[in-house]
Amino acid sequence: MQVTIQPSSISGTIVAPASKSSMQRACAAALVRKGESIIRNPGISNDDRAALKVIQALGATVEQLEDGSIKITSDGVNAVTSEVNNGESGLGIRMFAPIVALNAKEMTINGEGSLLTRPMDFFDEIFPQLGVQITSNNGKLPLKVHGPLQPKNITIDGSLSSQFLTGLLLAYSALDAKDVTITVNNLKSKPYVDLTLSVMEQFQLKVPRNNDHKEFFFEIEPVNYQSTYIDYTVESDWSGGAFLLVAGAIAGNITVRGLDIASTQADKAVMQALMDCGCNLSVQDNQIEIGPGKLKAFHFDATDCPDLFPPLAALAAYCEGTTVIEGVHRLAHKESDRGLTIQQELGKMGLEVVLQDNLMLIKGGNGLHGAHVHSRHDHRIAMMCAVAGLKAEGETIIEEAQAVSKSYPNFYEHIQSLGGVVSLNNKEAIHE
Ligand SMILES: O=C(O)C1=C[C@@H](OP(=O)(O)O)[C@@H](O)[C@H](O)C1
Ligand SMILES: C=C(OP(=O)(O)O)C(=O)O
Repeated sequence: MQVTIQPSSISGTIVAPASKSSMQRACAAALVRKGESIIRNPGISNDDRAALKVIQALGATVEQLEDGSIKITSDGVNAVTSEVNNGESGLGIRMFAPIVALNAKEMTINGEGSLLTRPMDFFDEIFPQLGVQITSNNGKLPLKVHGPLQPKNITIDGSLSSQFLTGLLLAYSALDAKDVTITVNNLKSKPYVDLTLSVMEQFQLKVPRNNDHKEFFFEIEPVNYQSTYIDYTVESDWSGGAFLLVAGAIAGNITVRGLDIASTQADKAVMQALMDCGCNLSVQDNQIEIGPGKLKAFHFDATDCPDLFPPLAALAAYCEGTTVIEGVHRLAHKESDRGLTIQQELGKMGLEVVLQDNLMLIKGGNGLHGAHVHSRHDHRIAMMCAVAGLKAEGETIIEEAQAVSKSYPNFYEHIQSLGGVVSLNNKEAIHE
């Protein structure tokens, strides 16, 4: 699918989409917890849809309610198939693999697209220590696992991704682990673990004591379920919202609704960069008004919020001077090798991006020109190019633009509703 973006001024109000990080965690929590859960504001992205399929394969029932919410009923993990497919979701596979391994039978865990090339060797090392037999495809998918997983004191490496820890925390909690510690070295993306703990708490699961993101201790006391019924509202998404905010900062005056400033989501840190770059910003209860100002380069550490690189690179392109973003090493194993794909795709639009070890230097303020770019099958690269194209000279054509469906299927419609001149040559490809 091809999308064409014309330079446009945007205005109006938009509600940020549902967070796939919040939605997928809610699905996992509703599965491991026995009883009924109502999920309000459910996400509709491909990653969210994959999570709903996984929990059904693991024994939960999912019912669409008339008011748009979803009811999940679960009796705990009890697989009804021998294979689960996580689509393209990195969080999905890494969070659900330990939950799949709670089953006492052999299960195949698979995925699609870019997920097939992302590293999963963590499980080769960790699962045998927890009593789970595993065969992987040289550290990649598919995985064959044979549980049941037994919670034990364990030390893991958190430097590649926080997602493995998220999965272990949920699996230990499902087993009501007692007097057991998960020790983590060098944890990155820490706020994502805070989000996991926050969702676990809201689902009244057993929540471990967090000792400075280094040790997660499950107490000896058994979990005390207070109710059999959970009512959870999926948070609005700071990661997708960051693209809307950047669009406002460079191409218009808009209001973004729904983003919770008190959220534990990592990507609310975008607010710091927006404050530093000099755009017009006003934060009120549940809504952010944003518009261009005299934009200047900024310095930002994205080590713990790596998904902000693409929107911040688009922002930095229009900021006078050299912006420095730290944390490039975190980008190598996302849907694309994102440091490189940011450099290459924005390079086609005339931007100089230098990768210097762990730093990204963006030489902004000279204007961009429209170009023929490619999503590289990475949703955040597609959204980055679209937002950058709103202020470029001439039109920007994005190939394989349907990649946005992974996290934000309505992205182009939302930009259109703000007055962005966007044409889609095959709209159906997005909602397939
Ligand atoms: O837990 C999550 O919801 C996520 C964690 C982050 O991954 P890493 O922990 O691998 O950095 C982030 O990049 C990803 O988009 C979503
Ligand atoms: C890397 C991402 O997601 P995941 O790791 O869950 O596939 C992302 O959404 O940018």
